[in-house]
Amino acid sequence: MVQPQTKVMDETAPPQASREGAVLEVKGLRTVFRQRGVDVSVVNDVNFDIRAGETVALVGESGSGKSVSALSVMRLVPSPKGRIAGGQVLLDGEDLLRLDEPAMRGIRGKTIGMVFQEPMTSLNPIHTIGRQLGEGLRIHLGLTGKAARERSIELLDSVGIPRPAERLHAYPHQLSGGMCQRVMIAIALSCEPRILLADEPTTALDVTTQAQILELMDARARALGTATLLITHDLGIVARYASRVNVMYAGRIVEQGEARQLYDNPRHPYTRGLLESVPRLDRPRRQELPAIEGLPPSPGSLPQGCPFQPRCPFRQEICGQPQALREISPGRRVACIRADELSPFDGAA
Ligand SMILES: Nc1ncnc2c1ncn2[C@@H]1O[C@H](COP(=O)(O)OP(=O)(O)OP(=O)(O)O)[C@@H](O)[C@H]1O
Repeated sequence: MVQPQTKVMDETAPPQASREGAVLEVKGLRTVFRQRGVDVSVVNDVNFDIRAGETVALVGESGSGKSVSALSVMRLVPSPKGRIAGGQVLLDGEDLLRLDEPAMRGIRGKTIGMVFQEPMTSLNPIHTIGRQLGEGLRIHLGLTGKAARERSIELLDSVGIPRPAERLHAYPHQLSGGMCQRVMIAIALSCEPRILLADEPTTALDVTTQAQILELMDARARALGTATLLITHDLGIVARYASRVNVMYAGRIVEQGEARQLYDNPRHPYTRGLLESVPRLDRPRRQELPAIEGLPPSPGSLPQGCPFQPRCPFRQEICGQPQALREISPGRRVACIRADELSPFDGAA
């Protein structure tokens, strides 16, 4: 069970203005876990933002820090082992890292909605769907009785659940995985949040249901003007739903930009490797799928300089020095010294 982190960040830090139009702005986020008596950064100097109604993706291999970034936004990093060690999480310009725990409880589920990978485990098996939907409506909107019931029916209807009035009495095990994820989306969006955090929302579902759920989530979030952070390792999903992409590697963002540009012309060798390893119908059948050699480093023993350099086919001596994320064109940032030298890419998604 994830325990909320209660530590309030540095009280003396001055508030900073939010980027224009951004609902969520994450700046210089650093989150650490204590391992054998030492703080190890698993999210390191992460910066990204999301505008109203926009979907922004966080992609990368397992262990790259995607989920911990989302937990940090919600201030749900498991404490005391983990803690947010620096940065800002600005929601409409207000830094969530400076709020106390009661204030955060008022934000989670109301201003920030969440959808996770496993709908069956995210829903409470011993309570009806109606009770679980009604809880947020009561706590955050003060709705009870008939008003809560009517709103719950509307919400279930809005996520395409047939016979919504009957479903209020159902328990999670009486619904399919896809239906449970629809309920989770209804709960997550019940208070019309400013932000939706969707962490691998369809990984546990079959492909047809995945598409339906993603279409639904996208349509509902757009209709409400909710800013969505979509965490996934599925680059096909990213291409379809995200307008901007952040590629994470070993706790850092190594490339960010508009989805189309990034797919057409990846400038970081890691992004390129990820895109090349996506199966494509136009490749000859017998041709081996290119894979990125080696394994990602563990956060406790990162290589010197660029963390990708031991696996990088474009590595040079200079890559042993730290590589900052630098802007190569408006909105496009890459943490690679050789970003301008990579030859044109022949597309992937
Ligand atoms: N509770 C924890 N205690 C210690 N280390 C943790 C904990 N949770 C995550 N980590 C470490 O933080 C790093 C980032 O993990 P995270 O779950 O964010 O990765 P991810 O990119 O979301 O991967 P996945 O796609 O597998 O979910 C990993 O090295 C992981 O081992």
